[in-house]
Amino acid sequence: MPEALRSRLADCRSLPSLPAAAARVIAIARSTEPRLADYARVIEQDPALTLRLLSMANSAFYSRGGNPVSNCLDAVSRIGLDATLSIALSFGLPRHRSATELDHEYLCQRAIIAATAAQELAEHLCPHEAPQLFTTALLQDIGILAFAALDGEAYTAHIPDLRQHQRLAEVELERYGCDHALVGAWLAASWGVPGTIAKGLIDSHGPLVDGDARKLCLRLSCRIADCWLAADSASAFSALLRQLASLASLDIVMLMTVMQELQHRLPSLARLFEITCPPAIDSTHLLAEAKELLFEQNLRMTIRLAEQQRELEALHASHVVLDEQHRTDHLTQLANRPWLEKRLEQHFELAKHAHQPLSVMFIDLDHFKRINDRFGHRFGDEVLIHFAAALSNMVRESDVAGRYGGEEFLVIMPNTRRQQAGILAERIREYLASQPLTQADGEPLHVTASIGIVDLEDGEFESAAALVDAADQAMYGVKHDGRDGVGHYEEPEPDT
Ligand SMILES: Nc1nc2c(ncn2[C@@H]2O[C@H](COP(=O)(O)OP(=O)(O)OP(=O)(O)O)[C@@H](O)[C@H]2O)c(=O)[nH]1
Repeated sequence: MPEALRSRLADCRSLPSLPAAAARVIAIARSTEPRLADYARVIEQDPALTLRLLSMANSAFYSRGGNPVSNCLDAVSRIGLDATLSIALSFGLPRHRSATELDHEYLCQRAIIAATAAQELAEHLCPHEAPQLFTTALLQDIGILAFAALDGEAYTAHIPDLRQHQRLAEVELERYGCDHALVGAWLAASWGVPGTIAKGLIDSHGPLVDGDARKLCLRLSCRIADCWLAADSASAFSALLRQLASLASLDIVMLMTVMQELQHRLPSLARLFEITCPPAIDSTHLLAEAKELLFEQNLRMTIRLAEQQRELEALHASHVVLDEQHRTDHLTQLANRPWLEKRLEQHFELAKHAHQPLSVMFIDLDHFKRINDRFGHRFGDEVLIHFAAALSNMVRESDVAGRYGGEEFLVIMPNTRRQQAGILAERIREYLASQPLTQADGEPLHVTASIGIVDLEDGEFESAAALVDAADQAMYGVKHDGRDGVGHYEEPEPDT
């Protein structure tokens, strides 16, 4: 708050003030362990406050068919500490039109509607805050009273109609550097009301957003009050309902329950707070609007859900494609080296742990450099593609065939012993011997391969990588012996 305004308010002698009994009630509320008996003792000394408290305790809302209470202690016990505080604080609200021509009746009606709405909303959204939100909403416009006391007609003449609450706050901000919410919090603090209530007054004006139930109850409560008291309340409510449709935490059905409860409670509350009962709203019309809105909201939700489902499916599909790309060798479409290594590690661990067979085959195409040199690299690529396709047709579903690098291929064969692996290797050789992989210069092009095989039982292998090295070693044995053949890994003879 601007310093100049703060000192003017501090010096202002005509600010709304509290009767002594109400001030003492607040002092008890601020004490560390407020007790019912302390409240009752203070209130008993003030006849007007006592009367107000007794009528509140015996109202239909609080008595709920119980025996009438006739003393302060019973009344405070029945209505609770927060409601007692609200009653005491409501004495700070002036009841009659003063010379400043501020429409106090309107302000009081607005305060009562907002307070009741805040409490009812809180019962659904944050029940333990409900009693205190009543008091906070009740006091949310005391800053207007403070401005009016400070500047009299200079304030009232410059502000718009009180019904244009948003505009009112903007004009105050331009003129004084802060709005009545802040001034109200200052005044509440100077009365000594508990800090949470004073802070709530600052929070009471602002946009309606999800996320903070307490703020939402407060901010919505004054909008409900504005609509209730608007000249054309039906269209004011329908505009508000449309605005609320975007809030996820607000259930329109719940809001309608709140409105009905408000309609029910307002006459008795108006009597208690000594104001003219606010006019009833057209709840049939409101319900019809709400139903329509609910339908639209459901429709929008269904459309949104369908969109989300589609987005999810598209995301899943692109994830599958990405995952596939991540694992696949882009030239041959077989598993790539990182994926082969990962799968081999898994099979290696599983086979070791479960004592199951596992064999690995290392295939290296022979004299591949010559093919590249003679027919070009692109032609060589084609040969690799054809070989890969043939290989993937020959292996079992449970095998993993992949391109290890250049013209080298690896086949992981779970549950396969060296002899079965050897049969597959021979089948590959026979295929290459009988089927040309492609045509070169109009002639069929035959390719041969050197194949090394290792069985997990062939040695003491510490890792999957050791198994690949062993298969590679077996393949080199074949290369060394003249290529186009199959070799099995032999554990080296121990040095003697
Ligand atoms: N076209 C093509 N060639 C590749 C690819 N990757 C590696 N090569 C070639 O494969 C050839 C491998 O040559 P070497 O390692 O000498 O082996 P090799 O000619 O098959 O001879 P041996 O293995 O001893 O039978 C090289 O010419 C590489 O350029 C590839 O993706 N496409």
